[in-house]
Amino acid sequence: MTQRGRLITLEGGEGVGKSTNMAFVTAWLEARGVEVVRTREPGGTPRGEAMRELLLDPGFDQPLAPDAELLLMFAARAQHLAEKIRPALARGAWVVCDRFTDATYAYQGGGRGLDAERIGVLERFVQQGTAPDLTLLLDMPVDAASRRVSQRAKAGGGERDRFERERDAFFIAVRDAYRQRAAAEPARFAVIDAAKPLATVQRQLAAVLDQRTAAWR
Ligand SMILES: Nc1ncnc2c1ncn2[C@@H]1O[C@H](COP(=O)(O)OP(=O)(O)O)[C@@H](O)[C@H]1O
Ligand SMILES: Cc1cn([C@H]2C[C@H](O)[C@@H](COP(=O)(O)OP(=O)(O)O)O2)c(=O)[nH]c1=O
Repeated sequence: MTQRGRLITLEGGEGVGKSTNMAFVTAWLEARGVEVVRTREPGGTPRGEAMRELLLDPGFDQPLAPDAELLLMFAARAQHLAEKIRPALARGAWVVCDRFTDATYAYQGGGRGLDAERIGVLERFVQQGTAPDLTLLLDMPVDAASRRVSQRAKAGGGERDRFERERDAFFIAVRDAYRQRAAAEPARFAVIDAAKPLATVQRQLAAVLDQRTAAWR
């Protein structure tokens, strides 16, 4: 299937502002006449959302085996690509996705310690060349991001999911893995300083979108 649209992904640890800035990114693109499909991972389709519940549910006695976690992430992604992402790209829409495979390298690779080579095997198998054109990495120190998550929970964000229950060392490893990926692929990644006030973060996002997407519009 020929790809005509663009795939833009939003990445970063917990509480860095991905959900908050999703609306800003999609509105910015729509204001420039682009058809936008907004979605997220794990999830994005009814079956993928069911897999997401299984992945985030903290209510089992036994831990989820890291390989099972990895395979479920890619199972949800395979459904997402088939049902939603590839059809949208084929008709020329731009897909903006809250997390994608960089999250797998960061969480299952950096956080859980799984070998990046094995993740790469699944990435090639599932994606068959479909990959983000631009990745916006919202980056900030883990302690400040955790404070935001705590405040969100107090404001009614519900109980902590299976990932949000991890310790700081896990999230520091996640952040390091994200930053290493961004450094290795500077043409695809844009690193945004997410610790700044929201208006400043959105100024950075607008500048990056303007610069990186001009040739595609
Ligand atoms: N730049 C910012 N400055 C201060 N608080 C922010 C900022 N961006 C987001 N927040 C707040 O931090 C919390 C986490 O943001 P959220 O968008 O839910 O993060 P994520 O989706 O990355 O986990 C929310 O309560 C949100 O209102
Ligand atoms: C897409 C993806 C997400 N995840 C994790 C990261 C998040 O903790 C969780 C759900 O994502 P999400 O709801 O986007 O997290 P947030 O709390 O920041 O809004 O799934 C992985 O571990 N691997 C992956 O490949």
